[in-house]
Amino acid sequence: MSTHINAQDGDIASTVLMPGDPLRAKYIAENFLENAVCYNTVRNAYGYTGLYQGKRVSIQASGMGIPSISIYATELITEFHVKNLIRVGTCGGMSPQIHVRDVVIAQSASTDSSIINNTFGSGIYYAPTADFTMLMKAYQAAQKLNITVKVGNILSEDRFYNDEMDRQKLIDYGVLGTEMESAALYLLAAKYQVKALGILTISNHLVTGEETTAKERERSFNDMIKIALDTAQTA
Ligand SMILES: O=P(O)(O)O[C@H]1O[C@H](CO)[C@@H](O)[C@H]1O
Ligand SMILES: O=c1cc[nH]c(=O)[nH]1
Repeated sequence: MSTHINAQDGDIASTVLMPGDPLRAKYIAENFLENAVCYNTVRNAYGYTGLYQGKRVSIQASGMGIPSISIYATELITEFHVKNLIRVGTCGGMSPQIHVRDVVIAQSASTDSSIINNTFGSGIYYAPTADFTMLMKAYQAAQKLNITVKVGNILSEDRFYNDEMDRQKLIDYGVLGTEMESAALYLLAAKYQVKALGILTISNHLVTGEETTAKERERSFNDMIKIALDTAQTA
């Protein structure tokens, strides 16, 4: 048991999918896992462990933003011996190459968060990066499932509502979209020498104003979840 996760030693698998939304954790457990057991309800940050194609996997809600995912990722790694963390989240499209319902694999995560400076001090602009083998497996899983994915740099922002950023410059430099957690997940994975990857679904587009319907979101979320669970099979 840790401060925010009310589980016993052994309750959590070595590979954990991390959606921001607790109800997405429930949805994944109920629709994709066999024999799923809920191990955490503290703060309604649901955590489940079950079987996917015979392999044990857990789903732990991370909450929104870098402070929240940092709590859950740190406790999963340091208290529950988790070795592989796969974020499954929504993302706002920024690049014109990106459209709603696309699945994006975050190869790297730029950030405006102070976590980099707070970790390394001023003058070092550390680049939070996905685990390459996990990224490769996710890419191959997507190909096998016939799901097109885009791979590249994303932005992990501190603020959801943020009109004070030069987004066009980031787009010009190849940033595909924005979310709020992956940079911290990659930083913590590097710190503790475990593997992490962010797989994201474009839910809206910040430049074009495109939105997804609830039905469309469900279908495209399922693509992202299948890729993540397939990746978990060999993680
Ligand atoms: O859909 P999730 O995983 O919560 O991710 C995105 O959605 C939330 C904002 O609405 C932030 O957490 C952002 O990163
Ligand atoms: O952080 C996020 C996530 C989804 N869509 C956005 O616009 N921002």
